[in-house]
Parts: sequence; structure tokens; C-alpha cells
Amino acid sequence: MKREISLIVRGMKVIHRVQPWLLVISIASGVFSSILPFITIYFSSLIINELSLPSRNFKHIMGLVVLTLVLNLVCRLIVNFLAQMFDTLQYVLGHKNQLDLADKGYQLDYADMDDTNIRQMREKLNRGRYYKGIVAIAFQLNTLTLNLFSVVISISLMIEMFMTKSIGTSRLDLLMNSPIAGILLIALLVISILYSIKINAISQKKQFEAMNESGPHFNYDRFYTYQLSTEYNAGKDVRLYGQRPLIENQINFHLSKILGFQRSVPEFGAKYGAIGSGIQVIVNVATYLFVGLKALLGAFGVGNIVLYTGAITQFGTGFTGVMQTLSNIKQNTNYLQWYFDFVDLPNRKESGTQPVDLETMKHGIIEFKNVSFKYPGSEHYSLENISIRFNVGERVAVVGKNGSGKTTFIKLLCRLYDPTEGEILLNGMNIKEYNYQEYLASFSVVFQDFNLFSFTLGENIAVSSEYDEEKAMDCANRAGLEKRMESFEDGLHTQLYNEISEEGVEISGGEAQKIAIARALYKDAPFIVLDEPTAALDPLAEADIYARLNRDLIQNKTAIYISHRLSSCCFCNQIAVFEQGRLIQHGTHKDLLEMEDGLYHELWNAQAQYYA
Ligand SMILES: Nc1ncnc2c1ncn2[C@@H]1O[C@H](COP(=O)(O)OP(=O)(O)OP(=O)(O)O)[C@@H](O)[C@H]1O
Repeated sequence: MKREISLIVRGMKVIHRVQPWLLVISIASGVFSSILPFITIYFSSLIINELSLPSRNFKHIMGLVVLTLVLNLVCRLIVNFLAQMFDTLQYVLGHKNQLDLADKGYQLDYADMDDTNIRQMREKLNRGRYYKGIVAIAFQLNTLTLNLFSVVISISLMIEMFMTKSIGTSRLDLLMNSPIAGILLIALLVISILYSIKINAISQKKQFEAMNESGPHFNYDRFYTYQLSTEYNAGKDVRLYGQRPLIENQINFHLSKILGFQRSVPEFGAKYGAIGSGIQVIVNVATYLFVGLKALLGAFGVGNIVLYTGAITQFGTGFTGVMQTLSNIKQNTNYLQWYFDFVDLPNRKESGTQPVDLETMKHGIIEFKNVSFKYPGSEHYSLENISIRFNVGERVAVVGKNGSGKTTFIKLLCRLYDPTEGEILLNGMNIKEYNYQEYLASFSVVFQDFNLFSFTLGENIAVSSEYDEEKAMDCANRAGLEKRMESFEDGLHTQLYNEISEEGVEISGGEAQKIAIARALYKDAPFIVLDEPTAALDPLAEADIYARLNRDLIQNKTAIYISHRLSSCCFCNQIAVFEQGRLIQHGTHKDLLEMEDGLYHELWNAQAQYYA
């Protein structure tokens, strides 16, 4: 209980920080919504009482009718206004909350993203993001206030009902005036309420279990459905390989599993809900009998039948609502626990304090010292005992067969991961000692799986909406986009991709790669790392880019290329050859080519024979 309360309080603090008015609006909306039905109930009883009098006063009756309408209208307007504000604030809360979670993801170590537990945690949070966890708190506070107020108002009316006695002395009078009748009615009410609370609690538990059990199938289903319905790139393969039946089979399989797990919830609800409705009918009959008999015996006017039956009904609904909301709040603490477990994950472990100044980067030495690395959760080393030095300012090529560890080597250099064993030194100091953000800022990297966004071309290059247009244009041209730029009517302001805007232009894989290179050039960092920078370029564009890289793009920067086209690496100061996670050769192109039994010689000749 203590744990649950502290989770809810923490959740409320999050809401207060993000949307300070939301909690107040939730309560206010709950209060006004609870009053609304009582206005009609109360004034209807007054009107009927007045109508039933022989000396009825029509002016008074009309006054009551007008008052009922006006109060109803005012209250409804307030309720609608608050509901609208509530929905807007709730929407913004959900949105900001998503962004907060995304920010938290970026604050974690990149390596944590490989952790299956963390992935599952994110997936669970993602699934309940619109209706569970933090966003559910304000909604539940609203429902709790509404139902609590209904219960308080109806109890005060019911007390009046039980206390008002008939003046007759018949047996029926005695029975209806005795506490027994009231106690019986209350007992019936309590039974029906307890029953619905129990059913709701079991149903909530079943819903939670079903969601947990169907989790992995849900992931598959979402992934395949996304691929089939939304993923633009998947469209080609789906068409050409006729993949739809296979994907549909998978979707149907996982969907049937999900439905299998979730079917138990509505089945349970339907079965026990019917019994609940039966009990409710008995309670209603007993209520009308009790109130009707009291009115017949003259304890109160006919109009009060409306008032008291309304109060009893509202009490039943309100009390059930309170208990159901409390049970929902309790269930929601499971989601809150996931949420805070994720939020409380330790942020990046070592951010270092040493500043990274440009001078260090211009005249330095990078050294991998006996570096080995296993990906989180993997049993195999992707890199083993790598030792290599290179001077800052050099051009270094990293070559090797697929899966030999080239990209992993770069990821370690950029500190996306830290070595499992050994260390990487910049000017004799472990790179972990340097300020993490400044260290990252010294790398311009184009990974194989780079991402461009549906922004304008200029924004994609400069990674900002305010940028130096001349510099962005220069980078675009230097990356080989001169010709293509001429066809962009809006130049740098051309929107990329037409997923969002009709004016968006589609670009080819090679053009995207050139834009990614332009982005790296714009960043103007001391290190430029290109992982297969020309894989999507045509031979002319490739030759052109390498000539430019050589001539003026790199200038005095340190350049590291990963490439399978060895002809493009021969101008590098140093070539590192990887094989199954090991660095098996390194040296200049000339040295390596002379080693006739070496892998480099083999790879070179394998490519060269096609050009002979
Ligand atoms: N996130 C990851 N988790 C676990 N293993 C991984 C991960 N990424 C890569 N690996 C494994 O690490 C090894 C080296 O992969 P890496 O991507 O560094 O190779 P590569 O030389 O760049 O390959 P390619 O030439 O195909 O791009 C491979 O066996 C790969 O399966």
C-alpha cells in the first residue's frame, strides 16, 4: 500500500511538473459532473411535490422549471468546458510524456538499448502510453472525485429518507419506520456493490495478465502490421517477392494468440456481468418498494420518490465507481512501476570531465590498447585484443570481410559502446575521461544505416532550422549534389520525402548518402568517419567523392573509412585489416600488397581481376 501511494504521488508530481493545471481541472470537472444529475433529481422532486398539492401554485412550478433548466444549462456548460480543457491538457501530457521517455532513452548508455529487459520495458510503456501509467492518473482522479461527490450527496439525501418517518401506527408503518427495513435495503445495496467490485477486480487482473501474456505476440503483430501497412521501403519487397501471404500468416498467427489470451476478459465480463445485472434489478425493485411504501404511508410527498430513488441509484453507481476506480488505480500502479523503473535506470555511466579542445584533436594519437568487446547479452567477442595506433590527422581505412568487426571498431571509437576489456586512449588518456558530449561532438559519422528526416534539405544538412545557407550549400556541392541541387526548385528549402508533405521530393539511395556526407561535412568535426560512404554511389560519383575527400574535403581532419572497395582505400596512410574480430594486418597499401599470403593481398586481387 505504501509503495502504491508513493508511486501515485510521484506520478502526480510528474503531472504537476508537465501540466500544472491538469490535476485541478480533473477535480473541478469531477465535482461539477457529480452535481449535474442531482439538479434534475432534486428539482423534479420539488416540482412533483408542488404538482401533487391541491393548492398547487403554477407560478412557483414554472419558476422551478426555469430554475432547473438554467442550473442544468450552466452546470452542463461548465462540465463541457472543463471536459474540453481536460482532454487538451491530457493530450499534451501524453505527448510530453512520450518525449520525456524518448529523452530518457537518449540519456541511457547506447549499450543499454541492446539489453532485452530494457527493450521490453520500453515496449510495455509504449503499449500503454495513451491510457495507462501517468496519463491514467488524471483520468482516475477525475472519476474518483465524481464518484466520491455522488456518494456524499446521495448519502446526505438517504439519511434524510431513513430519518423521515410516517405518523401512522399500522403494522406496515411500524415495519417501515423500524431500522430493519432500512438495514435490509442497505444490505442489498452493499451485496450488489461488493459483487460488482469483486467482478471488476478479477476482470482488471485478467486484463493485466492477458496484456502481459500477449506481449511478445503483440510486438510481432505490431511489427508485421507496420511493415505491411506503413513501411514505405518494405513495399518493394512485399510486391516483388509476393511476401504478403507469408506476412499475413504471421500476423494471423500472432493475432490468434493475442485474441486467445484476451478472450477470457470479455467472456468473464459477459458471464458475471449478467448475474450482476440480475442483482441490480432486485435492488431496484426493493428501492422502489421501500420508497414507494414510505410515500404511500405519508412519510413524504410523492415527489420525494424521485428524489430518494434517484439518490439510491446515484449512491450505487457512485459507490461502485469509487471502488472500481480504486481498483483501477491499484492496477495502474503496475504500469507506474514500469514507468519509474525505466525513468530510474542509471544514466550514462561515465561522462568524464576532461574538456576536448580542438588543439588536442589536431595533434594527437589515438591508441586502441588490447581492446576486446562483446555486445551486451552476447557470448561472443565481436572484437578481440585489438591494438592499433594512429595519428590524428591521418587517413585510416578499415577493411575486412562481412561481420569481421569493422563497424564495431568505429562504434567503440565513437564511444557508443565501451570496451569490455582494454582501453582506448586519446593522447595517453582513456577516452572515458573526456567530457562525453564534447567527445561525441568531435565526430562526424556517416553510418551505413544513417537516418534522414522529413525536414528540408538544408535542415537535414545543418541539423538545425537556423543555419548558414552558404555553408550548407557549399557542403551539398562538395558532397556531389551540385547537379541535383539545380532540380530542387526550392534549393535548400526543398522538403525531403513526400510522406508528410505533398511538396516533398523523393531522393535516391545515392542522393541520400550524399546528403548524409554533406551533413557530416557541415558538422566540421575533427574526426570524420565514413562507414561504406559510397556503397550506394555510382562509379563516377564514387570516384568523384574519393578524389574530393582526398583533395579538399578532409583537409587536416582525421578520416576513417570503412570500405569494401579497396581501390578507394589505397591513398590512406594506414589500412587496418580485420578478420573475425581480430586485427590481422595493418600498414600502407604498398606494404600490405607485398605480403602475398596476407588477406589484404587476397581481397585486392579478388577485386582487381574484374578490372583486368
Ligand atoms: N548489436 C549487436 N548485438 C550483437 N551482436 C552484434 C551487434 N552488432 C553486430 N554484432 C555482431 O558483431 C560482429 C561484427 O559486426 P560488425 O557490424 O562490426 O561487422 P562489419 O565488419 O562492420 O560487417 P559488414 O562488413 O557486414 O558491415 C558480427 O558477428 C555481428 O553479428
